[in-house]
Amino acid sequence: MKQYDAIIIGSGQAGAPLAKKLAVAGKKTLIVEKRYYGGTCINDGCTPTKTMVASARVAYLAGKCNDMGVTIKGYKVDMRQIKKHKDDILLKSRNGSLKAAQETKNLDVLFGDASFTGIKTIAVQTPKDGVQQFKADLIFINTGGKPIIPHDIEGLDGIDYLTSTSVLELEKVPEHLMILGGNYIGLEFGQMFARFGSKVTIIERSANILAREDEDISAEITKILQQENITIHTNAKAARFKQKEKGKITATVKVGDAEEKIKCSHVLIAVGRAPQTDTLGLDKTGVKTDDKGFIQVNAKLETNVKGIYALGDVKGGPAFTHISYNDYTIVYRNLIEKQNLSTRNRPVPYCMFTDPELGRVGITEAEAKAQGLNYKVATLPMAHVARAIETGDTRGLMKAVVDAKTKKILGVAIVGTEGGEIMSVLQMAMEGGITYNRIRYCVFAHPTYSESLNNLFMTLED
Ligand SMILES: Cc1cc2nc3c(=O)[nH]c(=O)nc-3n(C[C@H](O)[C@H](O)[C@H](O)COP(=O)(O)OP(=O)(O)OC[C@H]3O[C@@H](n4cnc5c(N)ncnc54)[C@H](O)[C@@H]3O)c2cc1C
Ligand SMILES: NC(=O)c1ccc[n+]([C@@H]2O[C@H](COP(=O)([O-])OP(=O)(O)OC[C@H]3O[C@@H](n4cnc5c(N)ncnc54)[C@H](O)[C@@H]3O)[C@@H](O)[C@H]2O)c1
Repeated sequence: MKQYDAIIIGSGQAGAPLAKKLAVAGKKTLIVEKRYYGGTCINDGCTPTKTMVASARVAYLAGKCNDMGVTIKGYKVDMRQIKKHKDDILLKSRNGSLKAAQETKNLDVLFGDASFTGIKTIAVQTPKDGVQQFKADLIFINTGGKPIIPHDIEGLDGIDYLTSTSVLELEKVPEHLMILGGNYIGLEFGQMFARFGSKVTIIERSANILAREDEDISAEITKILQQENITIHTNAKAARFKQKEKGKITATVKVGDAEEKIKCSHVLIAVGRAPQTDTLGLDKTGVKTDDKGFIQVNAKLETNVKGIYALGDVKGGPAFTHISYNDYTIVYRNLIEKQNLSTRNRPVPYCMFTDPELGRVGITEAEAKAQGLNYKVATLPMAHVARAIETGDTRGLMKAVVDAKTKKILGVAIVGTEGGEIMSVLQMAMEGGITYNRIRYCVFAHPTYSESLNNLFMTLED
């Protein structure tokens, strides 16, 4: 059995950079990956989806450009070219990070499926060389998540449903795409395919899409998606599926008390993600999980077994690339630089890449209310933002929740073009303790979106 100083299982957004840094710091390191180097973000998540969202925006703008005084004779969506463009970009990323890892001294990259055989020992089932055994005092689990499939829906297993991974391989635009789930994945793909030319129906079981956001934010995104002819059913449940032949699916959907039959060509399942822990053999090492299989960790990301850490989506909580990456920096700096960092109180910004985007950080108005805080809310429609008017897209709104007494910003939601960037400006203010009454009179360049933060906070009375 070969011994390493550190073993990393999974080459996600924490595992891949951690492996390199540990090796450079002099630790003999092994990283094991069962599929593609770089994990979900590069291969099935952020990179491919944001590349395709960009193609969809070009189609949207092509359809609208006459209003702006530019006439084009007509345009066509070429799904094969969109897929190729996306594949070229993700392959560059995947191959680049793999090459960098393979060229790192002290770091071995092994492709295969890893599972525990004892407390600090693993077996890797490799495609060519059978099973190999390894041990290390330090083990880092970064195995990420996979789409949840609700097998309890009658007939679902009998149809050719799509997941967020397989939908990326389509070479033809679906005629009618039904999507189960109205959160980030469902909404980003829903708008994307509507812009490529699909009829899109979204089925969300909660009372609103984006159920964790304030109702006015959810309502704004609903309005924007409906303007693009997307049908949204909330309080809705798919009860049954039947497929006559490929591309001819009938869904029976319960909307409130009524039952409706909807014919569609494709079904995308976007109802959440489950941790990849079921085949890890965690019982052999004693690492504890919660009832959904997420690995339990402390604020330093260590499991109940000393020396075994879990990073990224597999530990539950906010599932974003930047959180997984931040997990790596915490673990690395604690172990190698002997710092005392934790995940406690770190900000969790995020951005949903519909167009316009939703940029979010901090608490919502509903959370401020539930916590009994003394708060005020500032809102500004994008229709009052000079930059938005000039660029011809006034969809959305800016919203900030502030502490009435300290004047600190508690939370932000920006629905608008560059919503993620505007949110990041306010995130920096939150991190630096800059109060809203200062931002109200800050000099920002004209005409930027951020300039309108003056007006956003002018709406508050002191
Ligand atoms: C469609 C989609 C779009 C997204 N868009 C965004 C976005 O815009 N912004 C954002 O911040 N986040 C986005 N996310 C979420 C983001 O991709 C994840 O939060 C991020 O990739 C973090 O993943 P991770 O580091 O936990 O592990 P992952 O990146 O999931 O990597 C885990 C790796 O472990 C490997 N593995 C698993 N089990 C084993 C095993 N037993 N042996 C060996 N290897 C194993 C897997 O093959 C995988 O490569 C998106 C996700 C999806 C699905
Ligand atoms: N821009 C981004 O940062 C981005 C983009 C895509 C994905 N992600 C990450 O990927 C993860 C998964 O995203 P997701 O949207 O699949 O999951 P999610 O858990 O965020 O949302 C799932 C949605 O499906 C609904 N739902 C559950 N069961 C249902 C059913 N049977 N029928 C209809 N609706 C049902 C839920 O109410 C919820 O609204 C998220 O945690 C997110 O962090 C992030």
